[in-house]
Amino acid sequence: MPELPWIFTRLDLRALVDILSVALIFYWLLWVAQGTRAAQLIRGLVILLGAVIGAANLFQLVALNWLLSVTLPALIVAIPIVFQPELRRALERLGHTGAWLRSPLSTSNQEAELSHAIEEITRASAQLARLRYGALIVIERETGLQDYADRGIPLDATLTRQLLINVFFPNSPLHDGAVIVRGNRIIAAGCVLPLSDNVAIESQLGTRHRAGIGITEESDAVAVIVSEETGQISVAANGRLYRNLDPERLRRILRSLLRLERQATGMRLRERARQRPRLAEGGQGEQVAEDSARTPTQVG
Ligand SMILES: Nc1ncnc2c1ncn2[C@@H]1O[C@H](COP(=O)(O)OP(=O)(O)OP(=O)(O)O)[C@@H](O)[C@H]1O
Repeated sequence: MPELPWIFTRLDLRALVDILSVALIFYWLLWVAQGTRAAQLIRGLVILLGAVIGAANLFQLVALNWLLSVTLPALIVAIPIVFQPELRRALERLGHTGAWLRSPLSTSNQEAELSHAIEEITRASAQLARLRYGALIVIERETGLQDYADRGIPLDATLTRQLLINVFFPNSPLHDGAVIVRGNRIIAAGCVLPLSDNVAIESQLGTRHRAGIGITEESDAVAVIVSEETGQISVAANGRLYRNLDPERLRRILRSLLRLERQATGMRLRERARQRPRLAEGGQGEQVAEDSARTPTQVG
């Protein structure tokens, strides 16, 4: 029998767990970075380092090797600074234990509120798009957006589509800036958001879209953007833009991004399981419609 390469002779369970952990960390980091500014930076960094390290070793370039040995430690310090928003988002996602700790009652209340908010935002966006009123609606999730709300005009009003349309009515005192939604309430309007400096964003997209993407780079919020110029509806989440949505797709994307689709499907399945014995007794079968929890496709 041929002898195994030496590396396999040292492979035990502990080494496998070790390799798997490192692979999972890299997979998670790349997943978080995917489609964001960080992905381009990582690609650029890998190409640059690959070329420089390759050239230095291949041609035994002493000065380049010295430069590498001096700059690499500095690069390790620089990485958390350069990737600060992505790392913060990744750690925040990791720390979102709130959903597991909430009581079922408060969860179902929040779900009802969120469902109502999605419906109102969808209908308002459709109408705003028809009227060609520009709009920027930010839905707060786990990351608090109070800082941004404090810099806007406080409202604390029940979220209704009529109010949203009123806010974004051209030349109204509140139409400039973003509306921030928490649960089923509009907490503030006229909020100034951070602009994304992602170079991959199409140049014809202006500051409204950049602000919508920017806030989702800084937090786990979801932003709905209605273009004044084209009447197109877009959604930004995790630094990505999903463009040219019709109301039905907007509703689905929001439900999917805000995790309602999966919860709703889960609730329907649980309900179905509870009903099954009764249905079997009656000899009647009932089909429970299940929406597919499609992940939105990235367009921008
Ligand atoms: N930092 C910001 N935070 C919140 N809203 C902003 C910010 N910057 C700009 N806006 C909003 O965007 C509007 C300007 O939009 P602009 O035309 O530059 O962007 P756009 O992405 O091309 O949108 P549209 O397609 O609607 O024209 C401003 O009037 C303001 O309401």
